[in-house]
Amino acid sequence: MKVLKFGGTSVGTVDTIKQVISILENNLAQGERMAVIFSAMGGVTNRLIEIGRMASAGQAEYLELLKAVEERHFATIRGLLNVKNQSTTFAAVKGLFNELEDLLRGVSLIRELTPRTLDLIMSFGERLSTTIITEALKHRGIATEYCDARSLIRTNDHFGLAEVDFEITNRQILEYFAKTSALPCVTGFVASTADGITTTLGRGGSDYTASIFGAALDAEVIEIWTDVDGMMTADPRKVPNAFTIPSISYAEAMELSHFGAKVIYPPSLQPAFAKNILIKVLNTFNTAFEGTLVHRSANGKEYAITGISSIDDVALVNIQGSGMIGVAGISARLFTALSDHRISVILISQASSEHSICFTIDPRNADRAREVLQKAFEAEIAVGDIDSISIEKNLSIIAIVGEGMKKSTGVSGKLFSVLGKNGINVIATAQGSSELNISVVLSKNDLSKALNAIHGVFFQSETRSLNLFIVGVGLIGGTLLEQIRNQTTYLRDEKFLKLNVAGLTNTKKMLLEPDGIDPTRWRDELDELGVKTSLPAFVQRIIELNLPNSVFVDCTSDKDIVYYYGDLLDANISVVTPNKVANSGRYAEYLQLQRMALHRGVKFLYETNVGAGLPIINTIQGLMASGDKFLKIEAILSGTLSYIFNTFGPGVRFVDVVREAKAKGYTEPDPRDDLSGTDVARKILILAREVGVPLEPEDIAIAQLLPDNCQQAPSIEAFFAELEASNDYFEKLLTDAQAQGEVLRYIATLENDRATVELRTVGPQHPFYTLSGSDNIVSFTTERYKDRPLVVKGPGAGAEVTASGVFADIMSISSYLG
Ligand SMILES: NC(=O)C1=CN([C@@H]2O[C@H](COP(=O)(O)OP(=O)(O)OC[C@H]3O[C@@H](n4cnc5c(N)ncnc54)[C@H](O)[C@@H]3O)[C@@H](O)[C@H]2O)C=CC1
Ligand SMILES: N[C@@H](CC=O)C(=O)O
Ligand code: NA
Repeated sequence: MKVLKFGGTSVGTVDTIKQVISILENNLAQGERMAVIFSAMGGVTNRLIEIGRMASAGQAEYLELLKAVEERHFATIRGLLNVKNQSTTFAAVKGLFNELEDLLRGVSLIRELTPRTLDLIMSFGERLSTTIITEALKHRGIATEYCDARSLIRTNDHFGLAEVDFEITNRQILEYFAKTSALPCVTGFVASTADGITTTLGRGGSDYTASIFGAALDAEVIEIWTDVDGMMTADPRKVPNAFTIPSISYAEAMELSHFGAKVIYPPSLQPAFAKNILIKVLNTFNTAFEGTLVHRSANGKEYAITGISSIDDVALVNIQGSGMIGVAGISARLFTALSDHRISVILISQASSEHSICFTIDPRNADRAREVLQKAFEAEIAVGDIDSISIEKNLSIIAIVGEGMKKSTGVSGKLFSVLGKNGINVIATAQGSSELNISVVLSKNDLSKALNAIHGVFFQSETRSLNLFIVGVGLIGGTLLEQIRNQTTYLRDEKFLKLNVAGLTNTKKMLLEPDGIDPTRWRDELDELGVKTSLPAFVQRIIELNLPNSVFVDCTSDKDIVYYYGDLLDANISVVTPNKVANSGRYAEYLQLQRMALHRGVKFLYETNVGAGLPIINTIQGLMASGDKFLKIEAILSGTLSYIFNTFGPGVRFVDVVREAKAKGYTEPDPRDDLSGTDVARKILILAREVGVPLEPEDIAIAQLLPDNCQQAPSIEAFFAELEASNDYFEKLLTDAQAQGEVLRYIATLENDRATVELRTVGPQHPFYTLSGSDNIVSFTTERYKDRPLVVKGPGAGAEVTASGVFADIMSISSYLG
């Protein structure tokens, strides 16, 4: 025996009913003995309530609404049955509507809608839908029988939420089934008293009917057919990565539904659970879906938690005072007062200091709760034992639920850590000793971000997203986007990671797209959908969007953009950048950014500030963290100058080599920054700061490399013209060096807290003699690397190596966020 229940959307239209019929036919073909429970057509119950209220208020327009409901049912008959088969069904349905119209006329005359009458009005919804479907099944040759549950389910007269008399009900159901061999089509939701007065079963009504029938008949399974793929790990409208839970325990389903998951209403399934009957939640519109199994107890689980649920809108009441400490009975009085006024409490938390108790309620009850409590504790407030009753609104609750967290460690650690890393403030928290649920209260503004971030860490094998906001899509930014595009599949399949480009801007246009900009079409999308760039607006929007796992990637050389870093870090958004401006300004600013990132628990990463993708900053930070002391740094830190001195030779013009370096993407956007020594000075300044020497920009002694005419060129083109005019100067530098068997090297040194940058010549013995291409080389002499320095060497400029260094920083944030 199997009991099936089809909800309002499943019987909502002609097409969906046809789908229901085909599901039933498949089952019948397998010889299953069944009972089928139907809800009213989707939306009809609410409409009937509205019509009843209008009638009782004397609003004659209720008749028009009633006509529309009637027409919807007539149209359903026309859509389901051949013309020649329609008349009996029309007659039956018309009969029901006549009855309903008489009833409503009575209501409108006496201007009163009692709960008893409302139950009768509502019962028409199920009676109508079930009548039509029964007829449609009959005309398909299926032996079926309309079964009005009012004749089988016996209740008391608590109208609207009647209580079932199981003894009589079970007996009546068994007697009925003993007599019939046809397929019973049962009206959900409705029942009746001993006097035959119609009642309804309250919230989750038709599920309850299915459960009552299933339990009475000892069914092997109860199938709840709905319009979604079973119960999901989170609300898919809020968490796009949510997926179906294959199996859940009854207790877990209870917890999730308490916190808003509305697929089933577990209390209504209690009779079936008491008899250990399996429940399957299935999708009428996706019959291939295998369903969520709801068991009495949890089976082996893949994940530490089963699902995440939330209540969007709650108010937090906090009552505190020194007079509460050690006084018995305060909480009893508190909750009695609330219950006397029918104010339901959702979550309670009290710290062991007993200095305060806080709890959450529906915000619509907030003002009433304050009045009630002020009255209940009038005496304590008057003498100052209770000093305040505060109410905070615009809050939400998130609950993680799962039997898997019982007696297992690390679940709450993971929850609070992901919230912390995303800068989400937890206002209150509660965990029941059943260890089935941990709830946190947080700002409503953080709800979506928190849900997605929590989902990401607990359901690891699903794809997590890192939201990137990229400013500047020139050489490095553009190459980064290309690398992201090329790695999409690898990251998805191997790392379960999506790098979601949620924002992009160049100097002309900006585009914010939380669902992601296609990295294969970003140029077109930015061009077509972008709006005029405004960096303040862009940053402001990023902060407002409040997406989880957000990373701001600055790929410009903009001098002012650094002012936004502070705001971004302060809003818990990590910053990754190859732009050296922030770290090479005033020391106080550098320090402030470092501190801000640390304080906020987010990352500020800039490995590519020095030596592009070469691991230079990370190496220093590792040595510093482990307590090494830096004695000396000697380095070639300019890819451009390295390339120039590795390429410039007899028969080659200096200016052409500089142009080549620019074309190869080694130079700064303004190559004067490279040749003036500024770029190298900024880099050694950054390294000095990283090793704990708090230098300012003016502390770096730069020995000028260029003749004055080049150094002072007012524009990039003028600069190239001056370089061309000064070829003899550069040739002489070269030939002088060669005459001594040496090569030209632009070397930065940090020693005894002093930093210098100068052009030197070095001979074959010097470790910097053999370099090629755009190589950088950094030699660290430390207490641990004293006799032989630690050397990092390799290409230190260029689009690919720089973008991949930025990429690596982004990946390290992804690992940090977990
Ligand atoms: N090229 C290289 O090998 C390396 C470069 N870097 C750094 O990478 C950064 C980018 O360099 P490239 O890509 O080579 O320069 P680029 O000039 O090709 O790209 C920078 C882009 O940023 C845009 N931009 C500037 N200010 C902007 C603003 N306020 N809003 C929006 N867009 C803006 C520019 O229009 C340009 O398209 C620079 O800070 C550079 O120092 C760091 C290491 C190596
Ligand atoms: N222009 C720079 C690029 C890296 O920072 C260089 O030439 O090294
Ligand atoms: Na680097």
